[in-house]
Parts: sequence; structure tokens; C-alpha cells
Amino acid sequence: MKFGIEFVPNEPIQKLCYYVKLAEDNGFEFCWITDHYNNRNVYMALTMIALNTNKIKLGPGVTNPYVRNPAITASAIATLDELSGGRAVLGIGPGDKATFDTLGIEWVKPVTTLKETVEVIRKLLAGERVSYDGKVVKLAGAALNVKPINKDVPVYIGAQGPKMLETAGAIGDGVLINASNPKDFEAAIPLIKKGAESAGKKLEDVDIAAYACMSVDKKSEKAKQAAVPVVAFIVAGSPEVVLKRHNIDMEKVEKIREALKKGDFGTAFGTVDDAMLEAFSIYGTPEEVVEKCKKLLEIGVTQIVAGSPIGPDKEKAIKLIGKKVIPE
Ligand SMILES: C[C@H](OP(=O)(O)OC[C@@H](O)[C@@H](O)[C@@H](O)Cn1c2nc(=O)[nH]c(=O)c-2cc2ccc(O)cc21)C(=O)N[C@@H](CCC(=O)N[C@@H](CCC(=O)O)C(=O)O)C(=O)O
Repeated sequence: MKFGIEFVPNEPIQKLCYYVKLAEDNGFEFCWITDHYNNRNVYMALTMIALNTNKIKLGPGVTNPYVRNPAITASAIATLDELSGGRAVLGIGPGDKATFDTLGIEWVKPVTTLKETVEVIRKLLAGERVSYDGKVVKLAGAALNVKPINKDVPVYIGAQGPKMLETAGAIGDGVLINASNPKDFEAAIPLIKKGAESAGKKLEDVDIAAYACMSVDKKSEKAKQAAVPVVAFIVAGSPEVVLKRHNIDMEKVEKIREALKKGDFGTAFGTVDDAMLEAFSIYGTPEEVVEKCKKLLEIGVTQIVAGSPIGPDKEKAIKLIGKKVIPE
């Protein structure tokens, strides 16, 4: 079981560098930086982190094929790979509709767009001059001057929907699934397997990462309370099929959605119940978290990504996970 860590670049990058170095020193193998237009730039964050670490693999977790031309993303990843000494990974997903509505971007054929984007990025990173006349992606003789150290930069697909999961199995070296509970992986893994096999691969060729809301502390109740705000947002953004899978009280979901819209965080967070916390987070003492991680491993998850909030105290949580959760 591999362990990754996720950071949202919503605080000064120097602070993120400190946390990622601490994570590297505590046995985390992957660092994933989220990509949303309104936070600090993902590639500037990754550059600073690369210069302040020397082992941990790092990349966007996840970017999308709409806000940058594929050649720009390929150039950024090649540059990151060169300056990190071959440690770049590319996490890319379909992006989210709310963002594209805000930016006036049309969310055209997300599955097709992602497939074509990943195909041309791989060709560019392999040093090819690329002409491509796809349904969405068009290139006419594009080529990079910068060469990645690793010609096969691993590509992880951020996916949740069934078609996207199948596509991820087919085109990805890994899948990053925003989920924390075995039930979600029971549903996802057969789809990833189907996609992998349709591309002549085996399921074992795909790194299945649980991109989890994690909260670890010596005191279980403290860890639980720290997870509440993140779980409120996950509940509000979850599709009905996922909420029903976990028998979440739909009236409470509506109450949370309304409260978040109004900025009434007290009501929103106060409505989060234990069923929601069990469904959408991995929280507790290190011992409790180890048991929850074991269940994910049994179901076929191969990487656990400690996502926000990581713990009530990030620094303590990173050390606790390193010492008591990540196997020697
Ligand atoms: C497109 C969407 O895929 P989805 O995987 O469910 O999208 C939800 C999220 O995965 C997506 O918003 C991600 O970008 C969210 N996301 C992040 N999004 C961000 O913007 N930034 C991040 O940093 C980020 C991190 C992240 C990490 C893990 C993760 O799992 C997701 C993450 C969807 O609706 N899929 C459906 C329908 C697909 C579809 O549109 N099909 C159409 C079109 C087919 C075609 O495109 O050709 C059709 O069938 O006609 C499906 O998979 O079945």
C-alpha cells in the first residue's frame, strides 16, 4: 500500500513546502496538488515543492483538459520532471462544471476530451512532433523543446462517474477517486477493471488511489470534528447515486446545500451526521485509521491519499500517519 498526500494551494506555498518535506520524511510517496483557478497556481506550487524535496513523486491532483491547451500541460509536466529529477506524475480529470461555468468555458464531451488530451500529452512527452485531428483536440506539428527525464511520466485520472472510471482504467496508469469508503470502491473497481481489460491491460497495472478526506489525531473526537467541514462540502457536491449508496438522509443533504449556499456554515456543519462522516472520510486515532485503511486494501485500493484536513493539527497528523499508519 502506497501513501500519498494532497494539498490545496490555498495558503502560502512556503508553508506547503514545509508540510510536503515533512510528509516525504515520514514515508509518503506521492504529493498531489489540487488545481482550481481561484487558488495559487498549481505549477508554481509544484516547482517550489520540487526544489524543496528530493524523493517524493509530485504532480497536479488533478488538472483538467480545458483551462490549458494539452501542449501547455505537457510542457509544464516536462519542466516539472526535469527540475524534480524525474519525479513528475500527471493527475488529470474532467474538471468540474461549476468552475467552467464561472470561467465561461464550455464543458464539451469530457470523456472524449480527456482521452484525446492524454493521448497527445503522452506523444509530446515522448518527444514526438504531433499533428492530431481529434473530435475535440487539434494539433498541427506541435513539439516540445524540453525533454522530461522520465519518458513515461505516470498519468493518473481523477474520476468518479462510471464512464470516467472505465476510461481511467483504459488510459490511466492510476486512478484518483475522491472517496474514502469501501462501498465506493466496490462500485468503482469493476469499472476500472473493465476499462483496463478493454485496453489490453490487467487491473493490477492500474494504481487505484483513494483520494480520501482524512483526519488523524491521538483523540478520536478531535479528529472527527476536524473532518466535519470537509465532509459537509463533499456531501453537498455528491451525486444522488453516491448518497443513496451510503443511505444518507436526503433531507439533511438539502439542508446542508442550502446552508452552504447562504454561507451559514454553523447550520451546514451542525447537520453533518455520523453516517456522512463514515461514508465520506477516514477519521480517528492512528489505530482506528489503520483498520479503515486495511478495509480499503482488502477491497483492492493500492494507494491512500491523505486529503484535507489530514488532521486538526496538520503537522502532528503527518507525523502520526508516518509513524503509526504507513507500514514500515
Ligand atoms: C465528466 C464527469 O466525470 P466525473 O469523474 O464524474 O467528474 C467528477 C470529478 O471526477 C471531476 O469533477 C474532477 O475533475 C474533480 N476533481 C478535481 N477537479 C478539479 O477541478 N480540481 C481538482 O484539483 C480536482 C481533484 C480531484 C481529485 C480526485 C478526483 O476523483 C476528482 C478531482 C461525468 O459526469 N461523468 C459521467 C458522464 C460522462 C459523460 O459526460 N458522458 C457523455 C459524454 C461522452 C464523451 O465525452 O464523449 C456521454 O456519455 O454522452 C460518467 O463518468 O459516467
